[in-house]
Amino acid sequence: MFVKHGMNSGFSSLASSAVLRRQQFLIRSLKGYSVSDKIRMEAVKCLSGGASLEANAESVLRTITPSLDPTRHKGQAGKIAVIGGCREYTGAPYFAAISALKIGADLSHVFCTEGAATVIKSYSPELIVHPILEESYNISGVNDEGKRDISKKILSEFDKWMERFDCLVVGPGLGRDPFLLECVSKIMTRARQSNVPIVVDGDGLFLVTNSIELVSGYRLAVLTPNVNEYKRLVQKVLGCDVNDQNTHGELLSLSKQIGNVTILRKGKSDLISDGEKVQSVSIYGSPRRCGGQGDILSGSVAVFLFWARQCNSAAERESTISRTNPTVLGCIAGSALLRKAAALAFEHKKRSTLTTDIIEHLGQSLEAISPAS
Ligand SMILES: NC(=O)C1=CN([C@@H]2O[C@H](COP(=O)(O)OP(=O)(O)OC[C@H]3O[C@@H](n4cnc5c(N)ncnc54)[C@H](OP(=O)(O)O)[C@@H]3O)[C@@H](O)[C@H]2O)[C@@H](O)CC1
Ligand SMILES: Nc1ncnc2c1ncn2[C@@H]1O[C@H](COP(=O)(O)OP(=O)(O)OP(=O)(O)O)[C@@H](O)[C@H]1O
Ligand SMILES: [Mg+2]
Repeated sequence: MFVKHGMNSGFSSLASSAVLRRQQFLIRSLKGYSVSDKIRMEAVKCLSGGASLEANAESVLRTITPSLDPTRHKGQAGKIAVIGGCREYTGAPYFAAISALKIGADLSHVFCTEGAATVIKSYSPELIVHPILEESYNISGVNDEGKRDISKKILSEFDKWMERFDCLVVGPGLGRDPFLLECVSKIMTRARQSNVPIVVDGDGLFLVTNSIELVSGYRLAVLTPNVNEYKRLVQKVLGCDVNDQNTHGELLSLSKQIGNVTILRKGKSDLISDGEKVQSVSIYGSPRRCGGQGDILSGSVAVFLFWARQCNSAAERESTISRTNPTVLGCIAGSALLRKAAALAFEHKKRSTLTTDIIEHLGQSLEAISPAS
């Protein structure tokens, strides 16, 4: 379907259900017409069924990924902290934390319960694991005053580290224990006071959906809901069921309703919005839907978000990218790299592709786009 020059008024009637991924093709096809840039983008916007645009993910990855500069010291490439890991889950926090390192962060910490800490430490010596969180079953005999003291102690333990982190990832394998979640909500409030970016995933979304004030209006917050988590978020915040006939309008409203936090709605295409516009990443990854891929994503977004913020101070940002919110850039980069690594892993492992296989392909996938040397 081609758009003829000057058919401004016709664009809206053309707003068909063109698949997002054809946007790049449409932009190229418009090159044959003397259509101004602005009109061209309007055409693409209308033709793609809404105000969204397939992100130029490779360009974003190339722009925000720092070179391995020999003058930099340990820590400058990023210090990430994952808050998650409990009696039920130890894989998720590991996946998020190790993915951050594999992409290029220098240090990756995990704050979890004591039981989970022993297990996660056994997975990898690369991670710095802090056994500071507590679950109700472990302090059932303690009275309210004692619980308040424990909560204070957890907070002061975390406070010692807070300022050093470039981004937190709250939620992978966090579980839903009320006492633990109450402590984590206090940690999130502290992080917000210190202007530390927060990627909220997994059970962190369970917490935030029930206490939306924890992130509302915090522009350095990123929510990464899967299908279930997104459904719960829309029901709670917008008071309605998910409407797949208006995916972009709904995402824009949801972000605005939560004070323009950035939301990465995971799915066949990942949709990303900070309430200004919707961008999508539709790069084909793999048909495997094994558990843990969302954890890779949350750890990756944390690193890329930090790198995108660093880019602000560097002249190398391309003009189109410099106008984009670093939290949005972090989501585009994280989503694209995960998909590329998943495609590479699937090439080798097919039906038996696991999250650990995808993690092993993160470095190679980033190297192909932004060579280290
Ligand atoms: N290897 C690992 O360690 C991995 C660990 N993972 C970690 O698992 C956590 C949950 O993540 P997930 O993706 O299963 O959450 P999701 O799609 O909302 O739920 C699916 C269904 O299950 C149910 N449900 C979930 N938790 C429940 C609970 N505590 N108690 C009761 N019901 C619960 C849920 O019920 P509902 O919320 O609808 O009431 C929904 O119907 C999260 O922290 C994630 O990081 C994953 O990342 C994968 C790899
Ligand atoms: N239907 C799909 N087709 C292609 N890719 C998908 C599809 N659904 C999700 N993805 C990709 O997989 C990634 C993880 O999405 P998923 O919905 O599995 O997250 P999750 O449930 O939070 O994962 P986890 O098991 O780690 O909690 C997404 O970022 C997206 O890139
Ligand atoms: Mg998840």
